Amino acid sequence: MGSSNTDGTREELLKAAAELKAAIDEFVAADVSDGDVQFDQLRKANIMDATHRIQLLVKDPADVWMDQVNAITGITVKRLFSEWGAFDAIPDEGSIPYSELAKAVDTEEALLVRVGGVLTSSGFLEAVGTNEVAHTRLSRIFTHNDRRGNLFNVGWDNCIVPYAAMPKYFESYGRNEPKTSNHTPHSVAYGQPELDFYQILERDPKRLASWVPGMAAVEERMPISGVYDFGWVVDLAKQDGDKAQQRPLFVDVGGGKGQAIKAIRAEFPGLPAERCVLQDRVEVIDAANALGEPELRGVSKMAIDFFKDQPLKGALIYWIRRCLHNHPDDVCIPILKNLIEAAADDSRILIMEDILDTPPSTMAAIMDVMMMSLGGKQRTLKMWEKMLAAIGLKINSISHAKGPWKSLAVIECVKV
Ligand SMILES: C[S@@+](CC[C@H](N)C(=O)[O-])C[C@H]1O[C@@H](n2cnc3c(N)ncnc32)[C@H](O)[C@@H]1O
Repeated sequence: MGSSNTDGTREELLKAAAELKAAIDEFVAADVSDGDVQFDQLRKANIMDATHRIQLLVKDPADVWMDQVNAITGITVKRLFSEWGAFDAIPDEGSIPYSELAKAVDTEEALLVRVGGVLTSSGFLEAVGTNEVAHTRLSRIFTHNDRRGNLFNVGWDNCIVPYAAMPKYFESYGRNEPKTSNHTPHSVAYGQPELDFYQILERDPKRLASWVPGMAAVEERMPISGVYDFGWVVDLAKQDGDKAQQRPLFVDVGGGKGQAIKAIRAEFPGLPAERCVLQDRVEVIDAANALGEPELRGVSKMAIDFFKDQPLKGALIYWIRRCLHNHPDDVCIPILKNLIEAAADDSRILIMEDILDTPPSTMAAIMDVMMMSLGGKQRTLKMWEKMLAAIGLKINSISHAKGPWKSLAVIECVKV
C-alpha cells in the first residue's frame, strides 16, 4: 500500500475533503449570469485540484501506473476514432449499432467494437444495450466540425508524435535543451530534421486542417483582454485625431487571424481600427482576408516575415503574443531586434507570454515541454529580463492575467 489509514493520512484526507466541499459549495453558489468565464474555469479547476489531491492521498503506486496505461490507451483509441471519422458518424442524439457505424466508416465491426470498448468503459462514449454506442457530453466535441476536437488532433500531432521520439532524440543529440528551431524532437519525429515546425506544418495539408481551427480553440480559452490597460492609447488616439496618414498605433506581429485586435478593440472600442495592423505569414493573412470578419473591418492586414526587416517604422505599439515561446533565445533575438530597429524612441514593445513561476504551474510547465519539442521555451522573469536586457530592451511594467491564467502576462518594454 502506498498510503495507509494512518493518523497523518487521515488528517490530510479530511482536510482535502473539506477543501473539495468548499470548492463545490463555491461552484454551486456562483452567479454565472455575469458570464465571467475565467472565474467559472477557476471554480471548476478548484474542484478538480481538490479531487486530484484526494486521489493522490488514497492511490497506491500501482494505481498511478494503471492511470498512465489508461491515459495512453485512451488517447490512442480517441485518435483512431477521430481518424476513422467514427465520432462524426455517431448521431448527435440517440445511438448507433456498431454494425451500422462499421459500414459508415468503412472499418471492420470487430475492430470498432474493441477500440470502442475502451471509450465506453471509461464513460467517454455511452454503451447502449450490448451492441450500440452513443455520444456523451464529453465526446461530442471530438467531431471534426467542432474546433475543440481538432485541438485533440493538434495534441496528437504536436505532442504525442514528438514526445515518443524524445528519448531517442536526446540520446543522439545529447541531453541539452534544443537550441535551434530545426533539429528538434518535432522535426526529427517527422523525419525532416532540417526543417522547422512551420515548414513541416505547411507541407502537410491534413495537419494544417486541424491546426488552424485547433489553435483557434486554444486562443478562445486563453485571455487576451483584461490584462493590459490600453486606456492611454485610446486617449492618445483622441488627442491626435484619426487621420489615416498618422502613425500606426497597434501593430500585431504574428497576430494570427486577428484575435488580439478583436479582443482588445472589444474592450477598448476607442482604439481606431484604421490605426491597427495585423501582420502574419502570407497564408495566415490570406486566411484572415478570406474570413472577412466584420470586427476587423478597417484593420490593415499585411503579410510579413518577422525574421526580416519590420516594414512599419515608428508604430506606437508593437504587440507580439505567444510567438516568442515557440523559439529558443537565439531565434527570438533577431525577431525582437527587427522590432527594436523599427521602433521610435517612444514606441513600446508589448510581449504577451507566460512568465513561469518557480515552481511553475502545471499548465505552464506542460506548455514548456510542448514548446521544447519545437525548440521553443517558456520563460521565467529572470530569463525574460536576461534576454531583453541583452538586446537593449528595458521592462517598463508587467501586467498579469487573473485566476487560472495568472502566469500569462503582458511585458511592456521600451528601448534603452
Ligand atoms: C502560436 S501563434 C500565436 C498567434 C497569435 N499571436 C496569438 O496570440 O494567438 C504564432 C503565430 O506566429 C506566426 N508566425 C510564425 N512564423 C512567422 C514569421 N516568420 N513571420 C510572421 N509570423 C509568423 C504564425 O503564423 C502564428 O500565427
